[in-house]
Amino acid sequence: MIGMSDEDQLKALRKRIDSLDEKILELISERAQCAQTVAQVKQKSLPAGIEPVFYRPEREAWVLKHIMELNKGPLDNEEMARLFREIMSACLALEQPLKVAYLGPEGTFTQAAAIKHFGHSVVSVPMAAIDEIFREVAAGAVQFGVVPVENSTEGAINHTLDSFLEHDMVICGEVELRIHHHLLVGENTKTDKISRVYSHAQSLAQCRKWLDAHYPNVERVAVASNAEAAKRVKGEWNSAAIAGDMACELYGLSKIAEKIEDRPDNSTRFLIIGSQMVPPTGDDKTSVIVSMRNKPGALHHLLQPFHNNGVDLSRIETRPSRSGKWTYVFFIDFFGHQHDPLIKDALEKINDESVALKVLGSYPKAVL
Ligand SMILES: C=C(O[C@@H]1C=C(C(=O)O)C=C[C@H]1O)C(=O)O
Repeated sequence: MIGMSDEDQLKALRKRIDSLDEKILELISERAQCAQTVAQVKQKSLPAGIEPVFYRPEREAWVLKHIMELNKGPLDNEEMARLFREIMSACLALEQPLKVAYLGPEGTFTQAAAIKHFGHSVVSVPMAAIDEIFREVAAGAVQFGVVPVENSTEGAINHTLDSFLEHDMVICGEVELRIHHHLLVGENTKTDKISRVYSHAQSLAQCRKWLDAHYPNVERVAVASNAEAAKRVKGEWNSAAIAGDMACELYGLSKIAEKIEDRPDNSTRFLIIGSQMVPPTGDDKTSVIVSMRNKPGALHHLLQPFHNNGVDLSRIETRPSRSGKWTYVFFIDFFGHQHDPLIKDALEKINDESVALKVLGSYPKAVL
């Protein structure tokens, strides 16, 4: 391109981009046709009236990982995987439009998690409470639900853990989301006149030190979600909301302070709940609930089989069981799939020792 004017160089490069786009278009269409044929094959082998399982989280995890392994740049792996996430989302929607319930209203981090996991081609349905998401999935009104389960700053989301005790639900995926909170106001609020700040209790807690330092005398009001907080301040005078980017955009608010979470690595883990068990991918996690008799050494007995079989635990959470005073249930997450022989063996031993053991599911470790 030596000797070419800038203008000519741009023209030539854009011509090349146009022709690459045409090829990409053709390839994406060919991929989509393949997915349509996959749908026919999935349907073919089943008796009439039985709905096939179109969504295959284990396959999607593999596709994303494969792309990240092959990627040579200049786009980084996550960026490339996000693009492929959307292509797969659109392909899957051709096979079957998925409906996913999340903790609403629109603009919550849970909605952001749903889109991060399934892509934009799913129909996402807001629910008012965590329990409603479980019920909606159990009733078959949606195929999947997305619920928050733990935050790196504030710990377990107890509503979610308790809902697992009440509903038979299979965990078929996890999503991790970096949580950035901003202080948001509507157009009627002057930044020096803020007398009240709304947010979800978890978000207020995640920004506690920042609020103490910058707005020590401002009233903190906990509401059902940070999207709800954003919605409220839109029409209110002299109040601010703590919420994320999606809620900020959705309600047309302005940011008066960005990334105000006390810990820069603040992140939340979400679970995908549904009714289908997921086959192994080689890089999986498993979640179980175990209830133990309250006798000395109970926890030690419970953990011993994991230790003996070299199973790597990633989380253990205790909740009071609802069925008897002073009995406890443990929520345990570990690496590996329930079909792995060593894990199967550990679970059998734990089953013998415990009052009850329930495997909530094995699922691919979050790829993105
Ligand atoms: C095409 C398939 O169906 C769905 C779409 C996928 C894709 O677009 O790559 C992957 C897994 C499934 O969720 C498949 O099962 O291979």
